[in-house]
Amino acid sequence: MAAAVLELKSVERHYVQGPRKLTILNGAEFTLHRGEMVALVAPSGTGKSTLLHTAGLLERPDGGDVILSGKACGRLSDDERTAIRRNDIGFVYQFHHLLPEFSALENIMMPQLIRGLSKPEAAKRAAQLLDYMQIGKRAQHRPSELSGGEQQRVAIARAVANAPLVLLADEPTGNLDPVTASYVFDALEALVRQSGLAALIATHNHELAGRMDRRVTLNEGKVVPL
Ligand SMILES: Nc1ncnc2c1ncn2[C@@H]1O[C@H](COP(=O)(O)OP(=O)(O)OP(=O)(O)O)[C@@H](O)[C@H]1O
Repeated sequence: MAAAVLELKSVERHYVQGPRKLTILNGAEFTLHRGEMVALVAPSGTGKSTLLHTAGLLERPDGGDVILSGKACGRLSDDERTAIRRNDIGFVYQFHHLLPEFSALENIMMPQLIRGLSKPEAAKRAAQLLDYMQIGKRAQHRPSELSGGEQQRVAIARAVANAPLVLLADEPTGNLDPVTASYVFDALEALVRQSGLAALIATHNHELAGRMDRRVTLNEGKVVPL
């Protein structure tokens, strides 16, 4: 079995909504191994985004911990989690969240520049990723000049620009028609397989979920096989 890159250990997550306390994650346990693609398929409102945000160190668990490559990270300070997130975690959302005033190439360069790479190094890797995603010709276009599928390809390239350990995606094709969704997923899958990344991908699309290595769902705050 490949090494564990992401582990959730007894993760608790609660929200207070007015007088009510909602328990969203209730002792959630989950392990993602190197090279693995796992689909997270669960009804709306059951906590998929909460799980991804906690796993991705955007939110702090109220109990338990998140372990990245053997290091306990979930309970670290905001600054420490941000630093780890920058290097080790890539995120893709349903809507691309690209910076509108920058080109596709510049959007992919951005996380690398924040990390401290030089402009030529960042541009070289960004161009390679755009080629890999088969949109090399769109490098100089701004997000508003790209189709929905192209925007998501750029968002995926940006998420992996710093060669993270883990790719987390929240409905990455949820805003696309089925044919475009399938093509974008092809590109995402090829990238994950080729790089040996580990990916946890929330999706309502059962066809795409069927192409991943395994499927999990959420049941009463716990991660269970589907
Ligand atoms: N910051 C918050 N404060 C209070 N409640 C929240 C907060 N974030 C999420 N919730 C609640 O937690 C529950 C789970 O939300 P979450 O977004 O994780 O679900 P989801 O499965 O991703 O849903 P969807 O598929 O619709 O995106 C929902 O009932 C939501 O209202």
